[in-house]
Amino acid sequence: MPCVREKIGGIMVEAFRINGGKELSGVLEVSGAKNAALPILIGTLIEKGTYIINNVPDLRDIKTLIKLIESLGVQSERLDKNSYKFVNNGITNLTASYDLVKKMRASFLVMGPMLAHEKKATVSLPGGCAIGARPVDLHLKGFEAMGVKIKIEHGYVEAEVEELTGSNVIFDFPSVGATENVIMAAVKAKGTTVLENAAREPEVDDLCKFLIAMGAKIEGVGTGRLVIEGVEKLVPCEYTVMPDRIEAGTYIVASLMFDSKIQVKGVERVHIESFMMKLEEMGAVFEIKDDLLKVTSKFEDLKPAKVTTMPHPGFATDLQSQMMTLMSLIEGHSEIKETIFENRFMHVPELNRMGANIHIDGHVSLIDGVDKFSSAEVMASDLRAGASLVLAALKADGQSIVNRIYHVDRGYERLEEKLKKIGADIERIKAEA
Ligand SMILES: CC(=O)N[C@H]1[C@@H](OP(=O)(O)OP(=O)(O)OC[C@H]2O[C@@H](n3ccc(=O)[nH]c3=O)[C@H](O)[C@@H]2O)O[C@H](CO)[C@@H](O)[C@@H]1O
Ligand SMILES: C=C(OP(=O)(O)O)C(=O)O
Repeated sequence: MPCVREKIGGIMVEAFRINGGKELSGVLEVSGAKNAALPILIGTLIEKGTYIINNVPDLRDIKTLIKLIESLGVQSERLDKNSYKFVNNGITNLTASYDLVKKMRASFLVMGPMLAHEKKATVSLPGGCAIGARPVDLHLKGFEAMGVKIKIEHGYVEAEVEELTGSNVIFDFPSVGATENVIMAAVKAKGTTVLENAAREPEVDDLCKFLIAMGAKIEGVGTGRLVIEGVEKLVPCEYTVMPDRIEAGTYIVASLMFDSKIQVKGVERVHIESFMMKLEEMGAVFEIKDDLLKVTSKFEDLKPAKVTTMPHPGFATDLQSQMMTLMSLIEGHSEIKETIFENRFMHVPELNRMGANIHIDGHVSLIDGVDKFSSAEVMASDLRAGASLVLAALKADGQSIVNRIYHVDRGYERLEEKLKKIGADIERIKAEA
């Protein structure tokens, strides 16, 4: 099932029609980070009061999430394109319904704040998606350690606690979502919670910074050991979401593919260090002034490489498919091993339909460079798969159609407008699903 599940068989959905092979040059600007904005918006459930959140990307996932928090009682007002006011006058509904949760897995993160605020929450199990089964066992183990009683019935997790109590949690795996969910419960628990083997992704840090701005006591931000001393009350605040490092990485790949004529604005190198180091190992040279990145090497300088996706600070799985598009055009043999999600190579057959030469061997993709992509009609199976196909289509000679771009709309703000500005011939059209 795709991450955003809807009835699509036989009906019209949107696609990108891309006439590739055009010269692209100019600046691509990075928006606010989807994966930071989602937990931060959910964080407005933790405490009554008024919040202002800036640099919220204008995305399908954000719209879905706002519907969800509104269904629980938070009121929202859009102040401008990327800023919102949220007013929490108390949670009025303790059930996050399947209808809303199924559209986006991050919805499950409402459980932590609802437990912190109301000591009770019923949240639909999100289910799997195209890239993997994605269970929530680590979230639930964390809550149970804090005294929460969990019951799973009819596809819903019913959670209740008399008093959230600080505890020691050692995650079996540094899950981003489980870390964020448990942090949001722990900030208002009685006593101290120690999270070991916590996720260190920059988006987890951004959530912590938002909570600290509200008065939460969190130590160890940016490390795998978070020490959270619960407080009785937090004070809602104004906060600006970090830039999207995955969008930045996607545009850096575009810049490399288009011989350095594209610059990328909004790059925080420290957020994507292992991605940048891998590109440098491959022969790329970058110049970054403030947050503007310029590639100073040529495409023909690039050599093949081996990449393994890992939890942060390792190579991000969310940049794996875009890296594969790039490697597909580099002479020689490259390899990508995916260790985070069991099924994140759905873009491989589609890239092959565009002329790439990629074979899958278990969790490893074996990539032999080809001279060029050939235009084709292809289908996005998830958000980043969609991005990798758009990159390939921009480079291919002739007209490509990338179908099911509702996946891309989940995580890239007005992608076609940004690409048109730098010279791309890209159009949003209706196509049969
Ligand atoms: C909205 C958001 O921030 N999404 C990101 C988040 O997803 P998400 O928070 O879902 O990713 P996790 O880090 O939790 O998942 C990583 C792996 O752990 C497994 N797992 C996770 C939780 C659990 O309870 N049990 C379990 O087995 C998952 O199935 C997966 O194989 O981090 C991923 C890994 O960097 C990114 O690809 C996603 O873009
Ligand atoms: C996998 C992703 O998102 P989600 O966890 O929301 O499915 C992603 O952003 O690449």
